[in-house]
Amino acid sequence: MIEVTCTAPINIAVIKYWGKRDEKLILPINESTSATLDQSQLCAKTTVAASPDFTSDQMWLNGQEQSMDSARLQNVLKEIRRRARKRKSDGSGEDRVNWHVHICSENNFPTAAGLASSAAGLACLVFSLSKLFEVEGDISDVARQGSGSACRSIYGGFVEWTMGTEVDGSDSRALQIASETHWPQMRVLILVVSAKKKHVGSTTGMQTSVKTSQLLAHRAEKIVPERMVEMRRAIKDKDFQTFAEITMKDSNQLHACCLDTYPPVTYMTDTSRDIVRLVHAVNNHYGENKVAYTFDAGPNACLYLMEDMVPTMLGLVQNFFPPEQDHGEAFLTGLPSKVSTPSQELLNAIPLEPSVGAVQYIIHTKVGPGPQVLIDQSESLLDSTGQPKSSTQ
Ligand SMILES: Nc1ncnc2c1ncn2[C@@H]1O[C@H](COP(=O)(O)OP(=O)(O)OP(=O)(O)O)[C@@H](O)[C@H]1O
Ligand SMILES: C[C@@](O)(CCOP(=O)(O)OP(=O)(O)O)CC(=O)O
Repeated sequence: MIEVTCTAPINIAVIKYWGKRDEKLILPINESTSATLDQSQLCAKTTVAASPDFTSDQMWLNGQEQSMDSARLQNVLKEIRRRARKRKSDGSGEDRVNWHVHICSENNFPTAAGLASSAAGLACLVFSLSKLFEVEGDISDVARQGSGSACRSIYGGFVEWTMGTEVDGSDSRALQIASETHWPQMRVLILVVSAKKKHVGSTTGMQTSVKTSQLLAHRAEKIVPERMVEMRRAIKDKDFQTFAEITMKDSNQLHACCLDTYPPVTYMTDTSRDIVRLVHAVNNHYGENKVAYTFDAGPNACLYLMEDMVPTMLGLVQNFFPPEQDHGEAFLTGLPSKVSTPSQELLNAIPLEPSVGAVQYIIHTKVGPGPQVLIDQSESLLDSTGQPKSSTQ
């Protein structure tokens, strides 16, 4: 049996991907930009093994066996095996490529809750398979075929997903525009409003949007191309004013397109909208952008801000969205930070009433590197026979 264990990060887009021009190859209607987040707080971990003794391909996610029937999974496996065979055209180790695989994965955060688990999960799977079968070169186009946003999780730091023009999708890839060390003051607060599975998944939501929203067509054609250029410059120059403005406007536009979808798709809740008001009131109070919000296909807020603003924002979140009295788990997780008590002047500037329990918990994290191989054999999720070490089935 050969095996490898890897971890991969989530990424949160600041210019959003919403809509495909090719459903099978997962080719987007517009380019997008994201930051990859540190794996100490949020990551997928996957062990892949291959053996001549395995009788079928099998997969376990968070301890439960999953069907391997998904077309996306099959496409990813097929493409990695094709590349491995091509590389081993001298015949060395070619038989291994034909062995069945066992895949075991777990996320250290809620799956399918709008926290980009599919991005981390599929990036981790493709990265692990590429290591197992010694596939070299860029694999972001393979990850893209697992889940669009997964292609951006193949790289650390700030990443763009290029649309490409080829019909086979070969030039629709992710590309790092700045490494994780480029903007060291950048911090991220994820305000978990709900960790429940969402009603309409991204895949279905964006399909309906492409079919029905004229606003989305206009966004893809006219607005995103300009924003991509501006955003690239803002990141390179560490210009937080522009970075924050584009991030917030782009999130708002994604959700406007969702509302323009027929029938409409809504992901943001009253709490999400209260967070938007809080952020604008803070920025207004300081007379400049101190913090930026962005929302994916769910109610959870992701806030980008500089390190020196973290204690203030944590204090404000605790003030306006305090945890329930009997809140068992830690309200603040991830990187440690001071929490400042907001001044009365700042509190007076915010037009909100406290809403107990509206935010379940906060994850404090930062921009981080791409997928990693774990050398320590004890990290493996599979036992020596290729079965999950812990499983509920
Ligand atoms: N570690 C993993 N390994 C393999 N597949 C995974 C993993 N984690 C999640 N997935 C796949 O992704 C699916 C969840 O994707 P979904 O898009 O519904 O949620 P999400 O990624 O949390 O949200 P969003 O993409 O909108 O931010 C799971 O049902 C599973 O198929
Ligand atoms: C709102 C988003 O998070 C949408 C993510 O969509 P997915 O990558 O989950 O969709 P599929 O390609 O169908 O798997 C925006 C983004 O991450 O850019």
